[in-house]
Amino acid sequence: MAPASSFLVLSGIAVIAVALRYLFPRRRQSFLESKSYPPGPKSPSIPTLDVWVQFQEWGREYGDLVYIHENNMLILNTAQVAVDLLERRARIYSDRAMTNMMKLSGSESVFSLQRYSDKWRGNRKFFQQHFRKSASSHFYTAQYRKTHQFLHNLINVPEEFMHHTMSVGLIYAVLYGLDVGSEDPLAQKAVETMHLLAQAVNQSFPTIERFPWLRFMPSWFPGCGFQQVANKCAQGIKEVDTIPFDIAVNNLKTGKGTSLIAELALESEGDPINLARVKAMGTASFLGKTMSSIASFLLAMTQHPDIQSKAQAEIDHVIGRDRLPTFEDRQSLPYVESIYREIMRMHPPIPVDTAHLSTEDDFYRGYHVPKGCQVIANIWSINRDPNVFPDPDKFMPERFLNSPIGPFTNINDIYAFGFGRRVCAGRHMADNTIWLTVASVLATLNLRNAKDDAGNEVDIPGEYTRTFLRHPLPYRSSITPRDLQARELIFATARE
Ligand code: HEM
Repeated sequence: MAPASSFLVLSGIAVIAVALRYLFPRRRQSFLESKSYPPGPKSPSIPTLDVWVQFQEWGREYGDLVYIHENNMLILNTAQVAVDLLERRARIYSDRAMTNMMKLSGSESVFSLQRYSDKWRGNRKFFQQHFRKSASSHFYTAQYRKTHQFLHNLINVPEEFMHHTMSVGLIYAVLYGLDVGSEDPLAQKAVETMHLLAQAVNQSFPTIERFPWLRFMPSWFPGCGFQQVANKCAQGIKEVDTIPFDIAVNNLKTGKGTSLIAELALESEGDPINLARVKAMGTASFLGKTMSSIASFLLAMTQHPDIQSKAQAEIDHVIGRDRLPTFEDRQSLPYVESIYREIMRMHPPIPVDTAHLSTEDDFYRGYHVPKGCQVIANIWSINRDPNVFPDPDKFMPERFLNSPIGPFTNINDIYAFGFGRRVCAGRHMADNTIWLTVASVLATLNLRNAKDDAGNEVDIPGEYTRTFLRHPLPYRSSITPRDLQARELIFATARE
């Protein structure tokens, strides 16, 4: 072919290609991209124990994004992809899945599990008004009181340190003005309901998903085993919502004491929507996440007495020995802050974030993310990304201390609190509670390995529970006041 005619033919092809692309851009794009889901294992079995470790391994094999076709599930293994999707594209990644089992178990009234809807928006806005950063100081009195009580419990009955469920008590003190100990039926009901709810959300009950009419059958009917869990859970949620609420309102009306919930309930009298929002605050946080972080801190300090001593030296230098730390001291204690940050990094209470459901088809990094996909940030591997945290399995507070920007970065950098519009709504309160406990324990107590009868140090396996809420397994530790002065300080502040 002559050069001129071949030029004409090539130009013609180019023009047609451009025209086709111009005329059918969407069809062409979706045709190509719908074919390319992110990579992932084929028909894998998803483990119920340490699922975050399996997700991390898949991340090493397949990359930042791991898609499981059978479950329409996308696992996010680095902060970059979690921020890109859950924060930058929050408009389409903020819904939650609501299965038949969850509905039967009463999940629709649990704010953190609600669909991305006007009801959720109303609850979130209402909750934020009272739990945003600038409102944090409202909780200081309760936080000091509960933290000081916690120190007292630790030296009074040190062998029961695992049971000093301070934060369950704290949330009841903050919200309802109630003093609830770990043996209190209210606290036990909250913990029991939390486990039932976790089963309803995380375990699969395929019969009720496939045959919704089974909910009308008696519980002995084949395939109706789900009913027992669902009924107990729904009843538990109702009780957790209403019993402390009623006591708090009654206390206010009879002049026995006031509380945040009681005051809000009184303001909302005659307004059933607001009243429901007030009640929903109760179940918002009844997962013992704060407690898990505090338990991880106690364990880490027992394992690392050198780090403990270094933090104690900082506290002694900045605060001295004749008072306990206060929130005003926080910015002056960078090493204590680094310990707190390292605990939240290495031991996120929920290593796998609550799934965000996508509400539209999306394309990201050349891959198709289908509508209705459960998008799960694997907080565990995000916090162990060696490119961000070198030597990630080592407990090393210095990584924050020596970072060019130092340890006092934005709370958004604590990935344990989740991402985007569904990020933990109680994080400022949780952050303050954990920090105050960390600083107060370090200021007054020594945590060491326990010794056996022969005087040998008892080994600490450092093991954790392996289901959705990660918590250290029981171990033996020696907890003693640093000296007589610290002991007196603990007794004096616990009496206040
Ligand atoms: C160490 C303590 C805590 C941790 C690690 C934690 C972590 C989380 C995480 C990972 C989520 C899901 C975020 C997402 O979907 O991306 C969440 C949601 C939530 N958390 Fe926390 N949380 C803690 C303490 C608390 C406390 C003390 C409260 C209440 C005072 C609270 C209230 C909530 C609420 C209301 C939601 C649901 C937010 C929504 O769906 O809009 N959390 N939390």
